[in-house]
Amino acid sequence: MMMMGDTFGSIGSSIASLFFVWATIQQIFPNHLKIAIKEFILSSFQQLCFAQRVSDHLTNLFSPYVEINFPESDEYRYNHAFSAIETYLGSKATEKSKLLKGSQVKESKGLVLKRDEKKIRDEYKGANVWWEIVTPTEGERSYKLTFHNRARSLITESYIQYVLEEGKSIKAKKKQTKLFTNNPSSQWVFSQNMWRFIDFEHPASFETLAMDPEKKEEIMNDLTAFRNGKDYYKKIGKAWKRGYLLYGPPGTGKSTMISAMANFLNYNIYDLELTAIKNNSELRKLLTATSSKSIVVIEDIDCSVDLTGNRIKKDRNSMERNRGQDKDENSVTLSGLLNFIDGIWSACGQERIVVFTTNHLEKLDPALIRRGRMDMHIELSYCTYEAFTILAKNYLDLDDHPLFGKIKSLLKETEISPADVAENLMARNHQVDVEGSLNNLIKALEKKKNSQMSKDEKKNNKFRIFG
Ligand SMILES: Nc1ncnc2c1ncn2[C@@H]1O[C@H](COP(=O)(O)OP(=O)(O)OP(=O)(O)O)[C@@H](O)[C@H]1O
Ligand SMILES: [Mg+2]
Repeated sequence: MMMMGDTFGSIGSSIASLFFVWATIQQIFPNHLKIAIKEFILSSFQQLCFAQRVSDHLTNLFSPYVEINFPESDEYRYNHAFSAIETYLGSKATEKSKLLKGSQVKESKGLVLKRDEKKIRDEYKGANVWWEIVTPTEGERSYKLTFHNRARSLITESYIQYVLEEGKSIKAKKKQTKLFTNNPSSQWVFSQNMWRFIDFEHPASFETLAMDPEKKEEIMNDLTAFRNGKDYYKKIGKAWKRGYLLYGPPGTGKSTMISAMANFLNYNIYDLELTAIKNNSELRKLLTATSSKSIVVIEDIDCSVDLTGNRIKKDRNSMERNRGQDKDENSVTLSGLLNFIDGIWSACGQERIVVFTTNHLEKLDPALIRRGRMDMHIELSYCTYEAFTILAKNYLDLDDHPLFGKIKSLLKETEISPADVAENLMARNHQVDVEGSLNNLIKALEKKKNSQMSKDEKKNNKFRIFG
């Protein structure tokens, strides 16, 4: 490197001297001598350039350093290695760097600090490497990696792979998750415009989700195992997908759990509105257009036309025969959905989760929810005391209170959804009033208990009359 710098320096000073000599010659010598001298200078210059090329060649030949370039695009296609390197270098020790650049690309996001240096040194298993961003005035940018020849195999066989994987994983963590909703097919333009999306900014997390802590832990472990399961799924020869069925009464946290899942995994959500889909072929197109690392959600599947209920019971025999074939061309059918989960789904997508929610588990066709299709059935139940303590912590920042005992015994006898509990604990006009909120909850619980008791009494009387 030093050698190259010296050579360029000497060429610069040689050219300057040549110009000085030429100016002197112009003034002193007659024309024919000037021409002879000019030819002599030109031929010397050509020789010098040739010498320079030879010198460069020799420098490269004997330099102990190796260079690799990563251009921004390769034959008109974006080079993903470039962006992975950019992310990796951007994250490299911002705290150590003294030259930083601050930007806020979105008002809702914090200030982002990035290194603002052209050359960055990195170290890998004892070997030093230098990264440099090359930005020519014309043409594309590239990252230049320089390292000593003795570390050649370490860098080419392991370091570069490490940088690319790190870059991709940092990017995935920082990714802004999106919430997609399907457009009616009248708005589709060829294969475009099938989904519209907004940034997904729901604050739900497993931490704030009120449910049995052991169950919560089990779900989180299951999701983590799924996310890290690439090799496992490959080994067992199964598509990398997982199905969750969330069931329970209204207001028990099914939709909230989907948001918590998306935030936990950093996956996009595709909220599939089945009623806006005309037939199985549209369903197929929509699903093949979803990306990996995503959660496809069908809410209230029991209310989705043609999938459940009496019609299915009526048609079950013919359905058994026709499963796998899309007989009905004018509606979304159970067979279409099963095909998607088992067939097309497996072929077109990797790292995807499908979530169905329902208030009425008993209404669903067993074929839809059998294990293997819906791998985990999760019940979201009425509020238990454990769930209440999580809500009390979320809403009132409270770990314990003398009124907790009374609430505990009322919760044992009353069916109340976490949504109703949360409503009572919510601060009025942003003023937290612990006693007031807990008393409101007690009143609501007592009211519910009484109405449930009178309902039970009415039922018993009916049985007595008809019994
Ligand atoms: N388990 C829970 N933990 C924390 N908050 C909850 C829980 N369940 C309900 N909530 C609160 O109640 C609101 C409604 O809950 P959510 O929409 O998740 O219920 P759901 O089970 O999807 O109901 P539905 O069956 O009507 O769709 C949420 O915005 C949340 O604030
Ligand atoms: Mg819901």
